[in-house]
Amino acid sequence: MPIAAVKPKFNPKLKTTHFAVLYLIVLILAILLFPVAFGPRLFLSSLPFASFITRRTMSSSSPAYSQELYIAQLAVQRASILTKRVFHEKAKGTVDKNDKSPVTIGDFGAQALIIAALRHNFPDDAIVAEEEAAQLRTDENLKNTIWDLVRSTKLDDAASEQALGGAIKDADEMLDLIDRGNSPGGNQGRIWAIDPIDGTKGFLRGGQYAVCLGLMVDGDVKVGVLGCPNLPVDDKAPLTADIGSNQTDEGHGVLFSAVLGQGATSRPLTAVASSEGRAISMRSIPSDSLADATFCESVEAGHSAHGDQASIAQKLGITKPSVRMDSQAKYGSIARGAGDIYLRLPVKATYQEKIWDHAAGDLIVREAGGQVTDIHGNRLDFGIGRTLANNKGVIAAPAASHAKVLAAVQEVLNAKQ
Ligand SMILES: Nc1ncnc2c1ncn2[C@@H]1O[C@H](COP(=O)(O)OS(=O)(=O)O)[C@@H](OP(=O)(O)O)[C@H]1O
Ligand SMILES: [Mg+2]
Ligand SMILES: [Mg+2]
Ligand SMILES: [Mg+2]
Repeated sequence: MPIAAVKPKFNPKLKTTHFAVLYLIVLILAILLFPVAFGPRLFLSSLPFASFITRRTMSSSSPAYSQELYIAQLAVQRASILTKRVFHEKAKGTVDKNDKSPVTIGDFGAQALIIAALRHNFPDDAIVAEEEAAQLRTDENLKNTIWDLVRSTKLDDAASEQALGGAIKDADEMLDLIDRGNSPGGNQGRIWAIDPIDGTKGFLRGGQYAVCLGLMVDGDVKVGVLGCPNLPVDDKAPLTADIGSNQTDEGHGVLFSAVLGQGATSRPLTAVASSEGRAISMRSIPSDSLADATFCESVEAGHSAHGDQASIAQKLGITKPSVRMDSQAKYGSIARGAGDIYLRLPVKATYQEKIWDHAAGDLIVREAGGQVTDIHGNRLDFGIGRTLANNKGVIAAPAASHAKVLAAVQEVLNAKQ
């Protein structure tokens, strides 16, 4: 039979085309079904700029307040860079406030950068911040010095800088941002509390200071972040009084964070955004063996009653001298077990503690296994305005020994009356 007369059973060219079409269909189906099968996070993580996209878009499946924590950590990191630049590069530009306490170009600049980041990410949130721009509006030189710092301070990582909203437009916008921290506070809705430099006197001395940011929702602190540029990175480093050192930056700079119900962490202040923090916890010291405890207090005798605090320590059988350090670095230090107790007994009956001096530290200590109350044993009430008007003094201690510390505080104070 002639070959041409045989009818081929199939056309090989046609078969190749069929396979190609089938292959394409399977490929398209696989791409479409991949996110369903393996979860949207895994799918997005395969794309460029993955970490940025997942953080921005997947908050519904993330732990509560993960986006707020992420932005707060970046904002504190960026503001801390500014404060370090002020310390190393600039005259501090100290001005006296009405209450005679100092404020520097670092305080104003750090506040502007943090508020810019919050306004970009959470435009509807209220903000209570320590500083205001009034003095800068009448002092062109001061304003321009701060603007120069603010516009040139950025995070190294471009995606993180982008997440904070990038640059502020001009010096006038910077002033307006600083004044956005004028909320009266209260117990309704979302309110951020900012202390751009806590322990300004410590900062000026080259000692401890902290960049502090907390988020309150209906008066309850949900997120707390503390940047402590002069504390050792090492959580195990012994607690030493650091009231004006000539230390190098090497091995220093720590970022403490906490979210209500999710524990507390620390990580190097220079760590990249995606790095996980190390879980921290207070030392557990049984209440009957406080002799070995370390207690810390303010450097400034005008901020807490050193004499009363010494009597309390003596009553508790504490043998070591107190460690004096400025700022909320005290809260961070006891939260990671470097110290044990923080006493802040009032010097003047009329002084009202400010919410920005305590919001982040209060949460970080409680999430690390501590308890924080005033001298009457009441929890700090962040929901009544810009001050802790319902409280007097602060006592922070491991939960198991707080009652014993509180009893000693009350004995000493009652004996004075
Ligand atoms: N009279 C009085 N009593 C209690 N607290 C006061 C008082 N005056 C000021 N302040 C606030 O103290 C903040 C400084 O924190 P510390 O006291 O922990 O640091 S220090 O060691 O005393 O420098 C300090 O915070 P910054 O102004 O941010 O440094 C003040 O808000
Ligand atoms: Mg101040
Ligand atoms: Mg302060
Ligand atoms: Mg301050």
